[in-house]
Amino acid sequence: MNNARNIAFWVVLLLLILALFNLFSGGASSVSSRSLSWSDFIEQVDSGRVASVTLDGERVTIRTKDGGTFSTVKPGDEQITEKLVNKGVEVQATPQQQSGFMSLISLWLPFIVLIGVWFFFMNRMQGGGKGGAMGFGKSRAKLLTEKQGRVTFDDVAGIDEAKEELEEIVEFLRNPQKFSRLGGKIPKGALLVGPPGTGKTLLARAIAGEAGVPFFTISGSDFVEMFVGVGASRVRDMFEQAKKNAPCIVFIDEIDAVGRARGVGMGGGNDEREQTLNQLLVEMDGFEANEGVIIVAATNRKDVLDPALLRPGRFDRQITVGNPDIKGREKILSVHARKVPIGPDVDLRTIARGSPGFSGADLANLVNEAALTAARVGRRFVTMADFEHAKDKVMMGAERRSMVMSQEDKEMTAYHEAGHAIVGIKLPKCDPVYKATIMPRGAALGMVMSLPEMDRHSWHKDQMRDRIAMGMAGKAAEIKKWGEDRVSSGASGDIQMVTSVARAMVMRWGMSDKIGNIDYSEAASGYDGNTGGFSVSAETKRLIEAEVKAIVDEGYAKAFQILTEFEEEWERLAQGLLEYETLTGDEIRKVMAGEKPGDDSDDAGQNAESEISVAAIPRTRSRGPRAEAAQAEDPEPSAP
Ligand SMILES: Nc1ncnc2c1ncn2[C@@H]1O[C@H](COP(=O)(O)OP(=O)(O)OP(=O)(O)O)[C@@H](O)[C@H]1O
Ligand SMILES: [Zn+2]
Repeated sequence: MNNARNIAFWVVLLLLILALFNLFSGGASSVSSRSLSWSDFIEQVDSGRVASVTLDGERVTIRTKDGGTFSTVKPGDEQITEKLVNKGVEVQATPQQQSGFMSLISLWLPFIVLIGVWFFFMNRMQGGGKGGAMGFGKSRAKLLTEKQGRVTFDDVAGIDEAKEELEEIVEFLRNPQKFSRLGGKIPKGALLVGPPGTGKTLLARAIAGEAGVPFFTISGSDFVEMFVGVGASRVRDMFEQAKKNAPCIVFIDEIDAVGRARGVGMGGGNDEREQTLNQLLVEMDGFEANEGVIIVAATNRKDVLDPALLRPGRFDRQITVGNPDIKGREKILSVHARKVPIGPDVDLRTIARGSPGFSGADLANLVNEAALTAARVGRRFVTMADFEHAKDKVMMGAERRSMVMSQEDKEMTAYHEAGHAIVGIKLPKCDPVYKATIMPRGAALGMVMSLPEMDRHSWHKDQMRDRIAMGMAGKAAEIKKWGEDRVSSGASGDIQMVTSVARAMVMRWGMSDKIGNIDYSEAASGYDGNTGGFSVSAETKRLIEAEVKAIVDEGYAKAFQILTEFEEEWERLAQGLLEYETLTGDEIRKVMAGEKPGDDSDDAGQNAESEISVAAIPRTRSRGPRAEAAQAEDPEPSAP
């Protein structure tokens, strides 16, 4: 289609040029004429046989009385015109010109450019040549058919919670009538949130595969076009197409490309993108949930999305797809290992253990690399050594990501987190520990530990003290195990939390005898609107600081003491974390007692903190993986 158009364009252009070239450079010379020497020409003139002469610069065209046409070139003879006139020859002259071709160009260039531009835009508007002559705003949604390979939930491993949540949508697509008859409300849209390569696209395809419905895929960036209005009409078209094929799944990858919050763009916003987004919102409101079209969108930046997209009736179902834990990794490996011949010595569990922080895509890549390595040396199946080799390769590629931890980091995190857990368990006033993990995550829970939350819970002094001790346990553990010099920045989140609790105790809640029941928090923050100019003396400030520090120091000392007293259990727990990465409360107790944890730790709380964790991304990113891992664990014991 496109090609035919292009060829037609060039043919037309070529013909045009040829025609015009002929017209201009043509004239006299195009009439077949014999050439004549100048002296012969003069002789002809003298003998009176010449009827007319046309002068075109140096070219002279002669028409004789008997109808012949000749041409010659004029030497610098200036008197010739006079002579011809005297002889009664009709003399014509054409204006002096550059060569025919040059004149053609200078005359016709603007038109040619115009025509070219017109053709160019016609082509662009075609939208990749899909559908129809004037396919201006045709959506670019691609229909993936069974031929491209049916994907089912069996192909997606290690993200069971996400699968479970999507099960309902599959049910609905299989039998829409059943649901609408019961008046059940089915979400119109589901938003898959998670880091790259965690299988979001795969999951969306699996929904369609499981339900046996068509699957349309489009990328958010396909909507963003240079012409205002094109994106919006593409959205309209996409929904039309989807409705015709209902029940079906429409998958919008990278929805953040269109779905960014409106009015925050540079230079006063982006009209085209906003129009497109508005159209998307309108369309999502416009169709009924029971029409059988489910929009699944994916993003790894939920924080930049326009809040309007997340309102009920649009993408009201949000599913976090995280990086897999050790068991998830083993399952993903086995899914991909099905496709290659695996040698008898390969232990997928060991590989899974050695690849912390790998995403599903990394693991798929790992299996592929291993197979390539084996093929390169001419083996007929893939051995453990091939996997080891491939792992290094993939890891080196993946190292830039904050997700992948070195063995050293992993160990330090294990002892750090085990420290928190032990102290949390041993201190009577701490809430029960229900999970510990050293799984690095793109997002962390740490930010839940804010003061307002504590206010609401109405904590008591002894609880606070124990909480601070538990908070300091991570750093105490690092120091106890590796000494002062090796302590990492991973405790920064803990320190932040501990400081704000201790401050509040002293400055707001009257929990320090030396400071008493005076609220210094507003004065200290420089705000005196309500205290009527009340300010804190330098002496009181010093006192407050000393008190805050004393409370934190006391907590640290308590943590250190508990770690010393229960060193063996702490050690066992740290080793257990290194092996299993994620342990539930019961498992923690088992591991501390030296038993093996049961095998039901499956996916412990993998997606439990979806909401909070996303909100916390911006503040934890800069601290690196260690901090994130530490953070992820911290607040849970206090937030049942
Ligand atoms: N949970 C998983 N189970 C099995 N394979 C997986 C899983 N996650 C990822 N993969 C593999 O990684 C490939 C890439 O995953 P996919 O494109 O679905 O990730 P994504 O989350 O959509 O990534 P992106 O955000 O970069 O688009 C898949 O085709 C699959 O081979
Ligand atoms: Zn910590």
